[in-house]
Amino acid sequence: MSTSSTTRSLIAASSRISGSVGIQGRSARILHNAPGFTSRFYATFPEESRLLSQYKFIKDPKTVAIIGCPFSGGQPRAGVDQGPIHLVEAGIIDQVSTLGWKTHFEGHHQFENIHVEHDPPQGILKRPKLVSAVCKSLSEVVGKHVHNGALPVTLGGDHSLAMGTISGTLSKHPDAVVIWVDAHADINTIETTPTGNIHGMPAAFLLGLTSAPEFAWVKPILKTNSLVYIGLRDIDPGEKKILKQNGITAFSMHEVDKYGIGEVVNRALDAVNPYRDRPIHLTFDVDALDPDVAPSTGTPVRGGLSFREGHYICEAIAETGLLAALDLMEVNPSLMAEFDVQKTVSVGCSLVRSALGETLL
Ligand SMILES: NC(=[NH2+])NCCC[C@H](N)C(=O)O
Ligand SMILES: [Mn+2]
Ligand SMILES: [Mn+2]
Repeated sequence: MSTSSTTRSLIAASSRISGSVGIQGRSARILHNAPGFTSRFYATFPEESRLLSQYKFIKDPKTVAIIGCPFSGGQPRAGVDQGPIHLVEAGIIDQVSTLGWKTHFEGHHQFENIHVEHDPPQGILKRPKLVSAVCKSLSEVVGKHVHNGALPVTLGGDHSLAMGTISGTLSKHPDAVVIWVDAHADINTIETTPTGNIHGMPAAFLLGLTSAPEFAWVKPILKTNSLVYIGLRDIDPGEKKILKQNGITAFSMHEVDKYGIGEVVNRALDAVNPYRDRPIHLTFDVDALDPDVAPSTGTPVRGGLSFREGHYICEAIAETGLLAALDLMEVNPSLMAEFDVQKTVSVGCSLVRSALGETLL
């Protein structure tokens, strides 16, 4: 069988997955990566429940709720809505189960009740009603899972969705900190945005630095000292000012080069979580990675995190035991040739596994 037909049949088989998927057999040996990529074999460890018990904010039985969010309204490029579909087709749900998590997946979020008839730009803001309605609905779903003691993993979709996910996490854990891994700061206000694309603005709404009538539901309960960035390298002039004026801690690629990723993650945690006692919401934009590692994304920027640096961040956060929610955003499978798409989807899956303890010993 040729590689591509194998891939297609795997995709066909896994696309039928829906409903809850329970803990898988303990001795499974599963090839997670798409054909053509480094083959890594994983065995689940006998002490898997001890490993998962490190996640302090997650109740037993340790459950991950996977929320597929096929949404692209926060930016202009079609295709980012297919990101979660590809991640699920690549087997992310079984992979998480294999790590010992009880895995809950009810199919992709359909935004069934969301009907936006007429959504003209409001000033510079593009599709404000749609983005707002989708994020509000997502915040309720994420909030429900966090309240139930599960760990929500939201698969985007564009990064405007972070308004929903982070609002959901904060509804249960108002003291949660946000670690934002991204090439971009996504902190433009209505005054500073050069594009009007809301995926470049979610942090500003969450911090209450900007507002619009459509987004009145977003409670500005994120504090500037509870947000830290890693990976920045493409920040608009207005965003730079906002970061400075508000004293928001940010580690750009310059600091990653200078201090190394280990030191950067330590400093990031020291900045927002010095006693290592607050829940962590990790929002990971795949464009934080170098385009060589994750090419299939809407706003790629050269000079990004290496494969290992990206994974190290996830592993180090897993190690704290404080992870309360995770987002993986901006995988856009329509932008590149199949090889690059597979590469991006595959790295997306492995970042999620790392944050869920794959390499914890
Ligand atoms: N989530 C993202 N990929 N954001 C890119 C934002 C790009 C630019 N700063 C803007 O405001 O439009
Ligand atoms: Mn980005
Ligand atoms: Mn982003």
